[in-house]
This record gives sequence, structure tokens and C-alpha cells, in this order.
Amino acid sequence: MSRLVITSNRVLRSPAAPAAPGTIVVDKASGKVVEVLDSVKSRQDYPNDEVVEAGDNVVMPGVVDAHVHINEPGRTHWEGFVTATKAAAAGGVTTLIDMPLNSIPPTTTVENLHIKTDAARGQTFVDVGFYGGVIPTNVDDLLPLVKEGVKGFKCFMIESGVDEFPCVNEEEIKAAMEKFQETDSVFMFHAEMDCGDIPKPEGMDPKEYNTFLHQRPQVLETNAIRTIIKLAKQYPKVRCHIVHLSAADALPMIRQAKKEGVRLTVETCPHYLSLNSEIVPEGATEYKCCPPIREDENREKLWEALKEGTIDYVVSDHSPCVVELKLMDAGDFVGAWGGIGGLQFGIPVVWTEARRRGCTIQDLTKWQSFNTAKQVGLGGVKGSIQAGADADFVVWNPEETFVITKEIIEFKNKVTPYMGRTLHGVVKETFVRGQRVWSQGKISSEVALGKLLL
Ligand SMILES: NC(=O)NC(NC(N)=O)C(=O)[O-]
Ligand SMILES: [Zn+2]
Ligand SMILES: [Zn+2]
Repeated sequence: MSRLVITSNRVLRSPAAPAAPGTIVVDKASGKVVEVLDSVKSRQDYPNDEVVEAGDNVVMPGVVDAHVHINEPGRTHWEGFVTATKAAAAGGVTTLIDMPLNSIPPTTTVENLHIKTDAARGQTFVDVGFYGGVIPTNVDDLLPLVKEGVKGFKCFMIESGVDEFPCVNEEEIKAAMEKFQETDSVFMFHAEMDCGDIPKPEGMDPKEYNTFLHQRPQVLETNAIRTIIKLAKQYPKVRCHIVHLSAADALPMIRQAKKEGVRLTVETCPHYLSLNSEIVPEGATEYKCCPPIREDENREKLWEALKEGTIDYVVSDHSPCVVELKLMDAGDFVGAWGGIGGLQFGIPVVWTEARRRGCTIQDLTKWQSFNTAKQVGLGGVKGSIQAGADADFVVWNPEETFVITKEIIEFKNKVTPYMGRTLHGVVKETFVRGQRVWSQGKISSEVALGKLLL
């Protein structure tokens, strides 16, 4: 059987049109979509092919999660390629892009990238791309990394949490921008910057979430974003990007910059859209990430910005660690590792909130597949269902609910702020380049057939 045929009453091809009945024909050898028909064909029409009848389940482009920390090699006990990409498959994520830090070595030189790709090869159940990192000492490594095919670069404007990945100052950022202006590579900023604004948590209880929130105020983000916009104007050829925006106070600045035509894109994450500081229980360090989850009122502003397009897309920022470093027994928000485990739950977490706000699955596919694919140079190949594109699909039921329990989590360390939650949106099957990798609650491909996107 050389072809795979998927039929559904709800095929969502791209954000441009609502879900409609359709039949998708895939050439298995190339893993590409051959054609998409406007009606639900019957099994009898394809006697020699593998036919999947999805019925009323939605078939949409696989999620492209453009911000994931896979900490292999070096911190593989935090997260590795096998577990992370199984979690991806379970969550309908068919492509993910790995962040340059937390693995040892970090992805800051070509040699280090090769160490990373050697660790990844043959270990991934979905397709994986890589970002490089910008640190104070690697300005001469940036263009060689671009040549190797990294999908962009991340830097920190505040300490990153790991020693191997120091933050950069304005001069170092400019030196990197000099290099990037000759390329189409995106320069991504962890946009928190301390201009003497971090208050000491003196006399405050480390078990209280507000103690941590107080230490990472919105002004850290507005400081950084003001600087990024200033630099983006000085280097108008460089594509700048703000990762994991949390502070709604920065939105007016971002709106204005976009209006002026500054090359700037912005992402936020499922946790900032679904959680809020008022509900974080005492000592619940699984909610700790940087920048922090803020007040409910802030969250509603992020939703408005996402709906209007000021925020371009949504990514997991899956950044787990071993359970011990979350200091869950002590419940210490100040000392705990900052980073949230959430890969696998991007669709249901965002969808559960989106449907309540009158958003559609077209919106979802724009935020989680179409725009993210475009951002990393994979537009037309990933992120939409059309002739010639990779046959990456998620088959899911937006109306059905499920409960998050430890047992269903595929990522390595079973720590997540979503534990116990009931969410809308059940992933039934995931296909990567025409191969079924996830089906009925388990991995369905024996071999890790993910491709490294370089
Ligand atoms: N070292 C990290 O992985 N940091 C990450 N941590 C978060 N988001 O809490 C990030 O993306 O900044
Ligand atoms: Zn970051
Ligand atoms: Zn991150």
C-alpha cells in the first residue's frame, strides 16, 4: 500500500478556511500530500490504499512547537529526545524546535550543534529542528551556525539559570545583530532585563507565590522590550522576536512598534493564557517559570493581544528539570528551578481557554501550526494541509474531555501545573510525513522516524 488516505467531516487545511468535509491523499514513500479533495470519499474508492476514516474528528495540520528545551546531552535526566518527542506525538505536535540551552554543551558553536544532533539522530518520533544560542563569547560562531541550518538564535538579557549560557549586554547584542543582518535568521530574546528593579524578598515567605512574583515584576519585561525595539530600529534588516511574553504592560509598546513596521514577532505560552497567579497554591513550584505567570487581569490582556495578532503565536516553552530541583517538598518558590513541563498539552490547554472566548479551531491552527511553521522557515512544508506539503496531521476531538494524570504523561519528569485538570480536546492520532506515530493512547511506530531539520 503506497498511499495513505484520510477522510473526515472536519478537515482543517489552514487558517484561511473553516473545517470542511475532505479526503487527504498521501504518497507514503515521499511523506507528502498528493491532493486534498472537497468531499468524504469512501473506502471503496481506494481499494489498494490504507484508508483512515476519521469521521467527525478534526484532521488538522500537526502542531509546530517552536520553543522546547530538550536537555540532551548533558542533562538528559531532565528531558531527552525519546521522551520529549513521544510527548510531542501524544500531543499532536509533529515538529518541534529545540532551544540552545540546558543541554551540555549548549548549542553555541558548530561543534556543539553536532554533539546535539549526534545525540538526537535516530531518537526522535517527530521532526526536530534546532536553534543556536548567542552568548558573550560566540559572535564568530553565529554565521557558521546559520550555514548549518539552525532555525534562529536565542539570547538572554538576564541570567538564564544555567552557567554555560550567560546573558548578553547591549553591546554584545549589537555585535550579534551585525552578523544577523546579512541573514534571514530570527534573533530571539528572553526579554527580562534588570535595571536595578529586582526587589529583595526580605521578610517574605518563599512558599508564597507572590514572593516570587514580586521578584519578577512586569518592569523587567518592559525594560527589555524597550531595548529590543530600540535595537530593532537600529538594525532594520534583523528579524527580532520576543519569546514567552507574560507582561501585558509591554503590549502598547509592541503594538506601536509593529504599526511602525519594526521587524518584530512575539510569542506567548499556554501557561500564561490558562493560569493566573491568584490560583497558584502555596508551595506549588510546578507553576514557577520565568517570566512568571501573572494576575488574571494580565492574562485577559494577553488573550486580546493574541486575538488581534499583536502576539503572533503560542509555543510550549517546555522547560522541565528533575523533580528534586523543583523543591516541591520545601515548596520554595525562590530556590526552585524555573520552567514548566507542558509539551503534550498545548492543544487542549489552549483550546479549553480559546473555545470559552469564542475562538475557533482555525485560530488554534494559526497560533500553533501555521504561524510557527512560517517563523522557522517551514511555511508551505509544515503548518498547513495542501498538495506538496509534508503529511503531518493531528486527528483530534475538540468536544471530548479528559483528565491529566501522571499515567498519561509521556515527558520524562511527570511534573506539570496542569495535573488533575479536565480539559477539552482529545488527540486520537498523530501522523508525521504520512506515518502514524501516535494512536489510541500510545506510540504506534516501533522506530523513531523523526527527521532532523537542518
Ligand atoms: N533555562 C531555561 O530553560 N529557561 C527557561 N525557563 C523558563 N521559561 O522558566 C526559559 O525559556 O527562559
Ligand atoms: Zn527564556
Ligand atoms: Zn524557554
